[in-house]
Amino acid sequence: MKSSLMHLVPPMNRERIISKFPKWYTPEACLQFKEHFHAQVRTACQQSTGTAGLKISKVVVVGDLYVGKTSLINRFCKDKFDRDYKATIGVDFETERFEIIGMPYNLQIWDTAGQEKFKCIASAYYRGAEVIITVFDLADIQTLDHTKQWLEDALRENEPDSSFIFLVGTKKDLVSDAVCERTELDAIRFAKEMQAEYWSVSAKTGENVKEFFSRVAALAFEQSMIKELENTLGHRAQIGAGNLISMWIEKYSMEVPEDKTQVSLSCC
Ligand SMILES: Nc1nc2c(ncn2[C@@H]2O[C@H](COP(=O)(O)OP(=O)(O)OP(=O)(O)O)[C@@H](O)[C@H]2O)c(=O)[nH]1
Ligand SMILES: [Mg+2]
Repeated sequence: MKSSLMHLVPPMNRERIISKFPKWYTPEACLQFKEHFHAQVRTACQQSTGTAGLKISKVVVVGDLYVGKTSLINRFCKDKFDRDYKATIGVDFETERFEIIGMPYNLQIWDTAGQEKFKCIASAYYRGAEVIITVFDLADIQTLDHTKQWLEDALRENEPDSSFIFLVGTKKDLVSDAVCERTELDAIRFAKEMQAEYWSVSAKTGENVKEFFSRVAALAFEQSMIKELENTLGHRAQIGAGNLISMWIEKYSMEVPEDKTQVSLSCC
């Protein structure tokens, strides 16, 4: 039964297979500078028998109406772009499959309505977001000003420090390089204040769209693996720029010499 069901699962899109940690857009507003998955996460993935259950992270996309939230999601999930505007009513979601360092992983991407009259419906879905993507239109600077309010609303429904935050400028194809660079300076300042990672993209041309979602997936995947290790195991260790996680170092120090363990824990 199990093997016959396996045939019903479509093959993994090669573009969704991530083996190296995807890079940031700009070092000026970037959540993490790491270039590799954390050593313990890699080890845990190599040792996984595949019976641990499918991991899934919730991503919520917010921002003013017409900024291009739906178009961004559709470009990534369906590789489609529609020039006609069809307002999102309430919410919608897409599930996108990945394989990250050998582990199956899903992003559940929630598209919310920017129109004021649908805001109360959409905000009911903000809870439990591992990733919040705040979107503005590079060709309409006012929409950047509103991103802080959108983020505040989304954060209110979530535990403090429980979500990765991204600030995304869309419609890059509509602005000149000079305008884009100027707007990015403002956007990067906003991103720093919001503790967000910044990206400029175009749903029309597809520029940076795959790279952006790969980055989202890798960061969310690694975070969920770290949380899982923290829950199943017990010992405290420090990773990267001050993130405290719990891990059972004894388990790994059986396989890795002690000095190497120290190096791997501080390398990412
Ligand atoms: N040129 C260009 N147009 C875009 C791009 N992204 C979106 N658009 C257009 O902008 C309009 C609004 O896009 P949507 O994706 O529907 O906007 P939205 O943010 O989902 O709007 P709501 O659902 O009302 O919140 C549509 O006409 C799109 O075709 C882009 O990257 N480039
Ligand atoms: Mg929409």
